[in-house]
This record gives sequence, C-alpha cells and structure tokens, in this order.
Amino acid sequence: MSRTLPNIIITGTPGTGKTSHCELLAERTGLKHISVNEVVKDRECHEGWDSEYQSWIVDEDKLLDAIEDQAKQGGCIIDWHACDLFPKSWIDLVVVLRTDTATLYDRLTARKYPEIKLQENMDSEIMEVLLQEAKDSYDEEIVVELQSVTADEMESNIDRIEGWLNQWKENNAAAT
Ligand SMILES: Nc1ncnc2c1ncn2[C@@H]1O[C@H](COP(=O)(O)OP(=O)(O)OP(=O)(O)O)[C@@H](O)[C@H]1O
Repeated sequence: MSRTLPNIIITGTPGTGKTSHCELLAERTGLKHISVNEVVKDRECHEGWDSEYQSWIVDEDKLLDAIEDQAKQGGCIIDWHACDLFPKSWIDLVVVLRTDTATLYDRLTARKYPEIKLQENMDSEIMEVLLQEAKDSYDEEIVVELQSVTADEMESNIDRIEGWLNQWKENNAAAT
C-alpha cells in the first residue's frame, strides 16, 4: 500500500503524555491527531461504560472500521494506550512514551483515578507493558521509546519525530 504521508502511533501508559505530544506534533506538522478516546465516544465504538474503571469498553472491530479510511490515506497520529490492534500494514512508526514512577503517580493522582485504575496503570508502566506490546506487534526498527517527564523532553521528542517525518517524506518521494 502506498501512502504519501506516514501513520504514527503515539502510545504509552495513561498520563505519560500522549495527548500533549500528539497535539503539539499535529500543530507542527499538519498531520491529523486521531484521539482514539474521542473516536470511541463519538462514533460509539464501545459495548458500554465500565463504572469500576471509569472507561468505555472498546469494541475494537468498530474502532478499526471507524478509522480505516483515514489510516489508509495516511498522515495520521494515532493517540492511544494500546497499539496491538492496528494492522502492521497501516503503521510506519510507533512511539512509546515512558515516565518515571514518581512523576506518573503524581499525574494520575491529580486526575483522581479510582484506586484500581491508578494501581493498574502504575503496574503497567513499571512492567513496561506498552513497550513490550509495541515490540511484539511491530518490527523493532519502527518502535522508539522516548522519555516524557519534562517539557524539554517533550520538545526534543517532537523535534525528533519531525526529523523522522521529513526523512520519511524524502525517502518516499525518492521511491516514487
Ligand atoms: N513531557 C512532559 N512534561 C511535562 N508535563 C507533561 C509531559 N507529558 C505529559 N505531561 C503532563 O501530564 C499530564 C498528562 O498528559 P496527557 O494527558 O498528555 O497524557 P496521556 O498519556 O494522553 O493520558 P491519557 O492516556 O489518559 O489520555 C498533563 O497534565 C500533561 O501536561
């Protein structure tokens, strides 16, 4: 499948900074920010609300149907705390954001998460669940792990992804 623009997943445990990164990256590059949380809610790609976890129970098939056309066109930044459901053929880069435990704890408690959800997310970050999921689901050379603790790190992450995007465009233009 040939796309004139790549698709990028920005993933990581909730609170690591996916939305902040995606918004800034979209502003700088003009790529489309696809907030999966919003798609799930707005397009009703769910099987109801989980009151214990305070989140939607996602219907993955409906979600994939909802974003397929955009993904096939390319130029999407997909923002979600899971990545293994997106077909390999759609994805050109997977960025896994990482945050140290103390910082993540502060960010999640500020959101007043239910205790069970807070603990599960902390465990997930400590056990590197998202990084492993990304490595298991995509070729290792397209998976990049980036620290997201400070604003400076976010800036340099965005610069790095922008650099990668420009290189991708050059390579793709050369290939056509
Ligand atoms: N690199 C960073 N430096 C400073 N603050 C950050 C950084 N990354 C995220 N934050 C802050 O942490 C909080 C959570 O960020 P954000 O909402 O972007 O995370 P998220 O991974 O998208 O969460 P969710 O999965 O729940 O949507 C926000 O208050 C944001 O400003």
